[in-house]
Amino acid sequence: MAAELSAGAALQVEQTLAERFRWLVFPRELEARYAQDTSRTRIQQLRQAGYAIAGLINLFLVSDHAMVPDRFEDALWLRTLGFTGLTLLGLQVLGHIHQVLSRELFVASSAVLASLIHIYLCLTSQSDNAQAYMVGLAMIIFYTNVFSRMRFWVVLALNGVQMGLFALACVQFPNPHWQLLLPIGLVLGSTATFTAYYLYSLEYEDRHNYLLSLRQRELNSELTIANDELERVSRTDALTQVANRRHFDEFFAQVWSRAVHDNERVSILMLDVDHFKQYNDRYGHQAGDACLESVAQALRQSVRRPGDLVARYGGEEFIVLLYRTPADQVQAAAERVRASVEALAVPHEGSPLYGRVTVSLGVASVQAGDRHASPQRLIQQADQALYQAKNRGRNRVWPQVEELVS
Ligand SMILES: Nc1nc2c(ncn2[C@@H]2O[C@H](COP(=O)(O)OP(=O)(O)OP(=O)(O)O)[C@@H](O)[C@H]2O)c(=O)[nH]1
Repeated sequence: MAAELSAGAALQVEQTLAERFRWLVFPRELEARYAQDTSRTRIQQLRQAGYAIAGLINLFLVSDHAMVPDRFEDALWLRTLGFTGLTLLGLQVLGHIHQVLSRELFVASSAVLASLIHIYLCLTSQSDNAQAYMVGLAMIIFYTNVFSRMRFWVVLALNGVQMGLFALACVQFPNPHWQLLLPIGLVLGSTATFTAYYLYSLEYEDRHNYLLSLRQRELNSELTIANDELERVSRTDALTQVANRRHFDEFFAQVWSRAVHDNERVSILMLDVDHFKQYNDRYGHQAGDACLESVAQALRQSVRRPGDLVARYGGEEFIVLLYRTPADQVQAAAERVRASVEALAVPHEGSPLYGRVTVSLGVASVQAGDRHASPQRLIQQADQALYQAKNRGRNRVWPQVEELVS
């Protein structure tokens, strides 16, 4: 199937379904898409029909022998070598004709050829049955209409040509037997009408199903987008747009099992805004929210390596997971985060420290393969380290690098 529908095309599908398409034509863009999407199946159908018709036309040889025995030798050449040979050859070319109309005209012309051969045999035969044998055209019309599944309008035109050839042939007989030829004409006409009606219904249904499948595809893709968005929202903290606690827990569990398997280093930065209560008290809760957003943004910009994760751990507390990062670089990342928040220079007059918003960070790091290591222990260590950072004056990272590496 082709690419996704544009909004305009989706609307067109709905309109076409609502308005019906009694003339079996879609608006241009949709028609082109229909032709493209059904092209492979159509070629297959035409091929199968081609083989079937080529075989069936040879069955005429039996009736040729009975009805126009004087032309049997010609019939043999024309039907086998002529028609069958050309049809089989044409079927090889069919797959290379990309335009639907050209492809169907190609098939229609082979039906005209079959009709011409039949008419030729009747016209040139001296047999008494020659005129009656014109009824054979009904079979040709029937075969091509039913098997080839060409589009309705092409078939209608083809049948028109075949009826015209019949009429022309009738007047070519030296002594036309109208009591016979007229009913034969009626048989041909009704065969064409009924089979064309059948084709109309088939094509209508086919087009209708196609539109429904497009609509279904559109609904599915909208559903996928909505699900993706839902999934993203369920993983994201609404205020700060970093990962939420739930996503952090899931992600941490996955990273941990991978890290244990590969004995990789996993590190945690636990981070808390200093004197945030005073900030809220002084500037109000909304300003507090805006402050948390700025801190989260600074965090996102400082920790960007793929595989790392920044999350809001709760309240004014954030957590950063660093995977496969050497201990000294963990320390550097923590320091970078601290400095980036300080550099925001968000005024915090209530803070007894620096007059601006700052953060304290507790760092913990471990080789996951270590016998004593566990994810809970790592978080606990980071939490304790944060407590130390607060106790030792805030706006700092704890522990310092030497202790972290040891
Ligand atoms: N505006 C805002 N405030 C929050 C949010 N979540 C938690 N807080 C506030 O953050 C403050 C945290 O205060 P404390 O835990 O006492 O800590 P602190 O004032 O930051 O002091 P230290 O951590 O010791 O530096 C509380 O006043 C909470 O109401 C939030 O989503 N928005």
